[in-house]
Amino acid sequence: MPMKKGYKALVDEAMAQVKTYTVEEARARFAQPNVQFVDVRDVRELEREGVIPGAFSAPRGMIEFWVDPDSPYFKPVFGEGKEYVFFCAAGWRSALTAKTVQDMGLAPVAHIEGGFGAWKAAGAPVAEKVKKS
Ligand SMILES: O=S(=O)([O-])[S-]
Repeated sequence: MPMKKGYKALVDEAMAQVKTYTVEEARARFAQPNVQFVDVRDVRELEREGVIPGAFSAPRGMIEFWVDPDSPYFKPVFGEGKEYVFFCAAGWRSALTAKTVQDMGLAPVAHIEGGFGAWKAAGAPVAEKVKKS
């Protein structure tokens, strides 16, 4: 069955509407006090691939509920008035996420082209995920 709107159309639409940083542009914002990196990958990916130090882990499945102050699941990190820079593994989920939260009113937001894979390949800072005991 053909999709009414496939993943590619969704990603392209999101890309056209959100700010996309190259790894170099994102790296220039890394560890800035007014910038919060947000990792939307799931926990298994973090354990397998590593993390960007200081990034807040917000699995994509929860994002609408975590950014909305009216939600019982709101996470205060999203109320700190920072620039929120989303990333995933390769840049598709983060584009969709950035579009969704931008539509919800979170601002300013952006995402990283190529995601964690491109970040790591560029030699940018990564760390092992610390497992909860
Ligand atoms: O992380 S992803 O871009 O492969 S959806």
